[in-house]
Amino acid sequence: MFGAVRRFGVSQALRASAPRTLSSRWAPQLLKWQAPATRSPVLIRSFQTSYPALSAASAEASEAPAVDQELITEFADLQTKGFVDASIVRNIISPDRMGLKTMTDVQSQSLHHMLQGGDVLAQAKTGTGKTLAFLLPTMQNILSDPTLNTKQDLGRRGQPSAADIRALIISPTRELAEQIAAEAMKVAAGTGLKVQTAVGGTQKRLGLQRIQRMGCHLLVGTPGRIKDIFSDPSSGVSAPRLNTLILDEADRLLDQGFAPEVKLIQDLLPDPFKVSRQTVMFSATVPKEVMHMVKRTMKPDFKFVKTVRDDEVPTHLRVPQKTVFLRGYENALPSILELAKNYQVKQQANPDLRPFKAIVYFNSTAEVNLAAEAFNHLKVEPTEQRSQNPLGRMRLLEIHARLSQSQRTNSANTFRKSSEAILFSSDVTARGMDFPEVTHVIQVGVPRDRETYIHRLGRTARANKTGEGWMFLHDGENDYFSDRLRDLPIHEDSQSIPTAMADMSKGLDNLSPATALTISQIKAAVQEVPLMTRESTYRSQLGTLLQSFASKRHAIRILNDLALNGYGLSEPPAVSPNIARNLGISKIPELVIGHSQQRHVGLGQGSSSTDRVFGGHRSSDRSSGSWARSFDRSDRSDRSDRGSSRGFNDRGGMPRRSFDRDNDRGDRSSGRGRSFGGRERSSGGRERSSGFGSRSPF
Ligand SMILES: Nc1ncnc2c1ncn2[C@@H]1O[C@H](COP(=O)(O)OP(=O)(O)OP(=O)(O)O)[C@@H](O)[C@H]1O
Repeated sequence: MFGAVRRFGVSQALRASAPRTLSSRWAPQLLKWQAPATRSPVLIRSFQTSYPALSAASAEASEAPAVDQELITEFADLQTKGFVDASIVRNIISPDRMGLKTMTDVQSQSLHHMLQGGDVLAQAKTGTGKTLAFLLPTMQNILSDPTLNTKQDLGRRGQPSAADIRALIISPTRELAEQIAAEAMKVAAGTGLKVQTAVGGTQKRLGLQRIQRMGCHLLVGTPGRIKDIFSDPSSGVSAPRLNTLILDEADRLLDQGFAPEVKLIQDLLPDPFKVSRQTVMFSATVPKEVMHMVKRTMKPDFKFVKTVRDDEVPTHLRVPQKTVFLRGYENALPSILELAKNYQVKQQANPDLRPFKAIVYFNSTAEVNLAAEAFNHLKVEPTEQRSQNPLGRMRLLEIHARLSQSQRTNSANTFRKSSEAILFSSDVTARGMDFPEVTHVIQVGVPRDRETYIHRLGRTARANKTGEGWMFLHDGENDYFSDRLRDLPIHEDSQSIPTAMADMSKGLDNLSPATALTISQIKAAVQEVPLMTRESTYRSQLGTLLQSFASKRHAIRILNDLALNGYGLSEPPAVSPNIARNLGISKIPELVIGHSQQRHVGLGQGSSSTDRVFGGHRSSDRSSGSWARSFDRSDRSDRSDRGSSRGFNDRGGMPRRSFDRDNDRGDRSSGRGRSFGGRERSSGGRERSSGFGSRSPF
């Protein structure tokens, strides 16, 4: 039977005969696929002209009665029934290759329609195999294209060319694009299909040469680089016969950051009325931007596949999640270290526990960099020059936009392969990245929105594994945070991490030996981080923290505490007058305002500022260049994370996202005594105002 499918190619035959109306042209083999439902709780619906039923503002699909259909759910059956090439199936099921047996819901539900060349919008929870769901039918469809030079034809027709691109996958991050391409190569092994990547941060010229030399059937890339390639007539790469366009993480791709580039790419592709095109979007949510794109680009008979079952608990409700309140942000790194050490002790006592493998998310690349550098300088005995890291042989890695693409790829691959590791990360890995066996996702600071929190958390407990979510927040971020994550099963943990509440401004004498050791290890390690890095991290956190606290003055006090007690600086770093003005913080007395080699104390202390040349500590700076340059650099990097952080822009402009937290409402308390919903308490107290019971979920 397979021969027949190969000869006539199901999707190809469908495309050739009815490029815009596919449903009536199903191949006989596929008609046999209809039959009794075995997975009825899954909602699947084909919207004819009824897609407005998908509320534009809603991420939920309309409830629809389950359609009775027999779905092929075993990968092996795809070959025996002749739907998919034997090599592809072998690559998927062989124990020494991908080793998969049964399809996930999103795979079985979308495969059917995609193999016919139909448009699909699929919504499924994280970690459910969406990548293979679109790769498998896409690879099969390309392979079925009789005009292509694949394995079977190579001898006869020669190499594929750069103009042979039949499918394009756009992904929001470079790491995800590379991960998708790596999986595509596994699926395509031995078929002759050529998979290529086009991601930013790599040498464009070399990438183009590779595509020209080896040819390309499936191109996976990030919006900017793909736009560059297709808009440049001299690139030598084109897709005049492109049949499939896939937007992975469509909700992210179509948000403000990428939407213009994605639209431009679509305009650069062949006219879908001349060259039949299948449009596919996979998305965790269906916001209005995705619906606009659906309406603009998909055929009326597109299929909406939603594989969130009524009886299924989504990852973010299933994974145990804890939040630990910090006395100050200076307590974050010691708390992470304590968490890792505690787990190592537990794991040594219980070999059934998986080794500690954590991703630690921060809101700016500067913090990621500082944390990774500090952890790599940890010593068992803080006073020793050279010593073993207290975490033993745990791999300590970082990934963010300030690294070169090869460093990012290297970090991702090393982390993927490591059994015991910490990956300090910006949001470049928050979506879609599939790292096996991640035991902990740790988030430091308030994530920029609820979706970010959920996507980050989705890096653990994947493929039916267990995992834990931890969040380290400043004591004062409760109100802001609890508003957004109220319904999630996040429990406050005030017991496990005593270091979180230690007063880092004081000596270690009153602390338990374990806490004192952890803090002294971190303090010593942070001192090894170049001074300029610590100072620029302070500046990059300014934009973030101003949005997390109701009071700007309060945010600056917290940041100053971090500078002195966490970063080991003798005084808070100066911020340029321009930036201070744009952020509306010029008058805050605690802010140090200055120009490169000069600074003055905030205008709130009198406009006749005292200009002072930076003290001797600057001469110990191991990096060169002025702080102003360092600020600009780190901020640009943050921007290239495409919204992964909330730093302010490179002209010292306002933060990219404004949370309207401009007044000093929360400034009723000073020092460590704060007001929470009208209740005054000290930092040591655990009393919570309504909306946040001390032991109850948010
Ligand atoms: N049918 C299957 N059976 C078992 N494991 C699978 C199956 N399909 C995919 N996987 C594995 O599940 C993991 C998650 O897959 P994938 O990364 O595609 O998920 P995802 O839905 O794209 O997640 P995210 O929403 O985070 O992007 C991968 O390790 C993948 O190899």
